[in-house]
Amino acid sequence: MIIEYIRYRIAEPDREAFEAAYARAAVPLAAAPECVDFELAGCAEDPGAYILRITWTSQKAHLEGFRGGPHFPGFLAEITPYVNAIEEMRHYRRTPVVGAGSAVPTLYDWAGGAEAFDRLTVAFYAKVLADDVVGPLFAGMDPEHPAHVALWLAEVFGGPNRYSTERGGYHHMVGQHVGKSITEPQRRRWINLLLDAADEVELPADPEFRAAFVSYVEWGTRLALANSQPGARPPLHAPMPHWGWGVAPPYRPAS
Ligand code: HEM
Repeated sequence: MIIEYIRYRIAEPDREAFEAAYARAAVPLAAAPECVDFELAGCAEDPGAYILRITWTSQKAHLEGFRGGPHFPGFLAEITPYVNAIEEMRHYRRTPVVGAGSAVPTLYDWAGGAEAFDRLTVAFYAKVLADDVVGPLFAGMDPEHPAHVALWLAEVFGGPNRYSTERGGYHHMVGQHVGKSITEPQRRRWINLLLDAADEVELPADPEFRAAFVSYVEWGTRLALANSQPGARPPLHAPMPHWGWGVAPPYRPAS
């Protein structure tokens, strides 16, 4: 991927029309398969300064694919009046320095931290052990199992990396499912019991949290089932999954 920055200087009377032109140009830009994402920002301290950032799949994809493709004419038609206002138009390579801030809480924090995941797994495995469909799979369960799975879930949802440092991480977890021959009814029951436990211990019930939570559980249980089948050879070394809010970050009414 490559990032193109285009800096503009727009005189005061033209700014409204400039932003409106880019709102229209955004339509063909968004339709271009060479474009990953884009953002036009106006300078708060210097209102005439604008920066357009476009992430392209590659420099070649931009210069040859997009410029030679069907979406370019419509894009160009909107922005042509502002070409003379360009102060810089260059491609920048990415560096490893990238990250997200903490303005949005992790699912771990939103759930209530380590104590919430402990409460959840204690309630959950009590139900599991008493259940006729999944119970037999856990007949020889280590009494520390709920605490271990709590560490796993906490780490996946953005908490401390204790499962990785204290329990062997992904490698250990995946080995626990190998050969278990989990069936689809057992997978579905596992989910149902976990969601019952989430209600029982009063994990946050807001739609955004529960949607993200269920999304992980749906993903993870499908992998667990596949990895547990006879002859399955899951990768034994893979990165720890990290789950976030997805497309629906937490709803926080404006104060
Ligand atoms: C999101 C889905 C799942 C996650 C995150 C998960 C997590 C884990 C973890 C972390 C362990 C190892 C715990 C340790 O370090 O001691 C484990 C073990 C195990 N899991 Fe899962 N699991 C999932 C789905 C399932 C499903 C669907 C089943 C069966 C219906 C299942 C059955 C088992 C069993 C039987 C063990 C071994 C328990 C023991 O004997 O101590 N898991 N799981």
